[in-house]
Amino acid sequence: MVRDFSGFLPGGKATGPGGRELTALEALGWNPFFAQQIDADALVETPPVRVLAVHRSGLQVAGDGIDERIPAGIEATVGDWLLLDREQPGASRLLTRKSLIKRRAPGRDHKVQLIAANIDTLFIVTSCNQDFNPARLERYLALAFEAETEPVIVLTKTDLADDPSFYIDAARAISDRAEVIALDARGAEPAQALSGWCLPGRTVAFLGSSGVGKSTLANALAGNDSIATQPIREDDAKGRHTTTRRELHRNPGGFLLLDTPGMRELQLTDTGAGIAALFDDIETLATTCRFRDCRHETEPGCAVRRAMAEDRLDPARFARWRKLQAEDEYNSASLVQRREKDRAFGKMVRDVTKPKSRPKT
Ligand SMILES: Nc1nc2c(ncn2[C@@H]2O[C@H](COP(=O)(O)OP(=O)(O)OP(=O)(O)O)[C@@H](O)[C@H]2O)c(=O)[nH]1
Ligand SMILES: [Zn+2]
Repeated sequence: MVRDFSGFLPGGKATGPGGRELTALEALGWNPFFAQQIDADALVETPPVRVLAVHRSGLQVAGDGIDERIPAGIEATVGDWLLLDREQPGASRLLTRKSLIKRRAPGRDHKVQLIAANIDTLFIVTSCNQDFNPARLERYLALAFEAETEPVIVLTKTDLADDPSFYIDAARAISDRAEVIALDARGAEPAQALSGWCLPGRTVAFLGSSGVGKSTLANALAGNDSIATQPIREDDAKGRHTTTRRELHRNPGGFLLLDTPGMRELQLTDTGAGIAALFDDIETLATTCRFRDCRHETEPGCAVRRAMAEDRLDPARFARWRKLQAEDEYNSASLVQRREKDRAFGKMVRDVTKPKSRPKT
């Protein structure tokens, strides 16, 4: 999906609560959470800018009267806020994030990739058909909780389902911490149904499998289907033409849509806290097992097994909890191992490069 970014050009205006016009920064998502991190002097000396896209050659950033590419080097991702150091852009300060979505990179080294920062609402999209999969929804919810962003489950294609309420009930049963919205993604329904989250200055993103209707939803929210445009060609620092796309877009309604390719094929990474939040009933049960390290297998006095025997806990849900936990343990362990390997490698490099007494020849 390639989107128009003309909303960021001067002239695009949005109004906030009470009809007040948003400042240029507010229109980019600036709010008290970030403002409180800096003092007034810093605001002038190092103006805040938001990362619209990350390219190999640098970060595309925008602020009040600023729209430029700064060199790569800062560990920032789409949606991040930086305090731009004009003399040395590479030394710009990264502001504390309100939320952060990261993932384990595919491939053997399982490196952690930052996907997107400062998303206020994550729309987890699935359809009322064979795409609907409670285990996958749980995985996405755990990821949203871990990222500290607000998840909303959006069920599309209600018009194609015989009984949408089956899917709605199943989605509601997954967590009472995520709202469930069901709709036909085409037409005017999404603008109405999602308006509570798509507010001026707020950042939202869609997550879900291919074909569930993410682009259709985005277009419906934009109020037209002109969102897909040609990639932008611009000159890089060396005057070469490069094709780029911005991944944070301001919609006519004034909210920001973060749309980055990285939001696909997400694996769980260090999501222990997110899993605990999602399965807090099981985790609470587990604290009443007789043994603190109970594996809930054959141990005597296992409260989790007892709950399943007494029909208070769905065995399938228990199985999904164990599977997510195992996946998270595996991924997190491989990260620890990776860190150890990195340390060992660093030491080896130091040992090799340390000045030594030269061997006599
Ligand atoms: N009938 C019906 N069709 C829908 C609905 N939502 C999406 N579609 C159709 O499903 C197809 C896929 O929708 P997209 O919006 O492209 O899906 P996507 O999630 O963006 O897919 P990717 O870009 O591959 O990630 C399109 O033909 C849409 O018109 C819906 O609620 N009802
Ligand atoms: Zn137990």
